Amino acid sequence: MDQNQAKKAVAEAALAYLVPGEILGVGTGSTVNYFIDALASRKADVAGAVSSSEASSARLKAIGIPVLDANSAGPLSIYVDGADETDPHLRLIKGGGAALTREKIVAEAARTFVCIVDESKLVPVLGQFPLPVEVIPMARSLVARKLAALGGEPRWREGVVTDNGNVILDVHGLRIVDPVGLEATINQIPGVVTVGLFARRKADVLLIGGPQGVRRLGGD
Ligand SMILES: O=C[C@H](O)[C@H](O)[C@H](O)COP(=O)(O)O
Repeated sequence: MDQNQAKKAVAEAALAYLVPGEILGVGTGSTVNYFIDALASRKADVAGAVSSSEASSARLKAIGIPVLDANSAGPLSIYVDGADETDPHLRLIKGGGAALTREKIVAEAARTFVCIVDESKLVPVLGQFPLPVEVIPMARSLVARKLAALGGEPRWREGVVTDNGNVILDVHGLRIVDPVGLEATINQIPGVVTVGLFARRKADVLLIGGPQGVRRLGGD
């Protein structure tokens, strides 16, 4: 099984968590794209979706799934999304596709966060993947200095503007031994919209695709 087959396998496995007749949350990225493709076969069970990006909204609409405003949808049954990195405790780094803020909002609204990854994303300690931070443009330099003071090496993702009109700093060189603490610390820097650490609201179920098939962590 190659990496794309692993992504497809976990995406299809996530269909088991659908709650018929309820609204679900849908994330962003190449793994979720496989999930949206798979969702086409279960359209009748989906009352609608709240999406974490313009890209996923377009993909959902293309298969005929109504995309709803988060403000009118209320609590969501499940949230299905990928990750850039996960540790064995289901804490995540997300935002490689710059969708982290909306992803955090939709994850928070969901009863169950089902995270789908291929096994290359699983690490013992988070931080090998540069940590994305969404920042209000006028605060970019200030926030970069604060992130450097925390021991990271922030790099501006030039040319990228988020769906919310902000910029992204990717923080290299972190070894994140206290993800909950670091998430809170970075979120408190003025000008930070969101840090792509999902540690306080982590995944509830992690589906990992690899050569042996799909295995699950959490959800017991
Ligand atoms: O901003 C993007 C998201 O956090 C994605 O879920 C993450 O980058 C994983 O994407 P992919 O499934 O393409 O590896």
